[in-house]
Amino acid sequence: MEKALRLSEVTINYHTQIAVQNVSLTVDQGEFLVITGPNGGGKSSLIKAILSLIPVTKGTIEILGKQQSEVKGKIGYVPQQTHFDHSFPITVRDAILMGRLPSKIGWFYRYSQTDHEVVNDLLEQMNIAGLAKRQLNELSGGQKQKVLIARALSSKPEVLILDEPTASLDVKAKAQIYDILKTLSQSMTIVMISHDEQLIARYASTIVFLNKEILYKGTELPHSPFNLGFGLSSMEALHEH
Ligand SMILES: Nc1ncnc2c1ncn2[C@@H]1O[C@H](COP(=O)(O)OP(=O)(O)OP(=O)(O)O)[C@@H](O)[C@H]1O
Repeated sequence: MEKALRLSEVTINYHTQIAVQNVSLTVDQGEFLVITGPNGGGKSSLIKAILSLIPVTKGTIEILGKQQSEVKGKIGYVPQQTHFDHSFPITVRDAILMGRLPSKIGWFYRYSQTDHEVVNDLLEQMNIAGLAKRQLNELSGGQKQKVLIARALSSKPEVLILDEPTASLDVKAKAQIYDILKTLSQSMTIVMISHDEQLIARYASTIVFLNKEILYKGTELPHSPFNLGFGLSSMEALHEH
């Protein structure tokens, strides 16, 4: 089976600033990979490069055994909520429908019956059918996150990439997002940036600590020999339980 992702010796620079250095990483299909690490460690840069939003300075990225340009639509992306324009007036249904838009469209695009059916299914699946006509900017953080996940799923991707999906959510909303991620992980590859130790401990099949380079890759939260300089004492406390 093709790897979901294959990163070979990827380096990402912003002018003279090195954000990611010589990262090689493969992700199997069906894996639930969490990338964690200190602020400024290059996590967002790495996923932006996977999504072709920024170029790599060196190295290559393959998705499902193909070049990135050949797999548009096979990758869904849930951005950090803070990067989302909350003032933009749009209903929940339209926000999800927009995820169905092909990458190249003319001036007029008419959504098909299938587009509407896919959106209806996702509204049900995320348990937000009752919110379909509401404005996105009126919703709670947890509700908004469900809409962003539905939107990312609307192109029927095989790989879902999420940037801190539980950051700044309350306990109840976090639990709902955990459940959604657990269900999704049974049918797709998930790559997620997160500092949420509970989420990492419960669901990650592989954990990568990134600080420009990969400092750790494994299936368990690491113990102290790794000088990761990031939340280690709380990680250890969690690990002992
Ligand atoms: N557009 C940019 N221009 C210049 N430098 C950038 C740009 N984006 C990120 N950087 C730098 O690249 C490095 C890695 O940043 P990046 O946002 O990828 O880290 P991160 O691990 O996602 O951080 P955080 O956890 O704080 O979101 C940092 O030193 C950052 O200042």
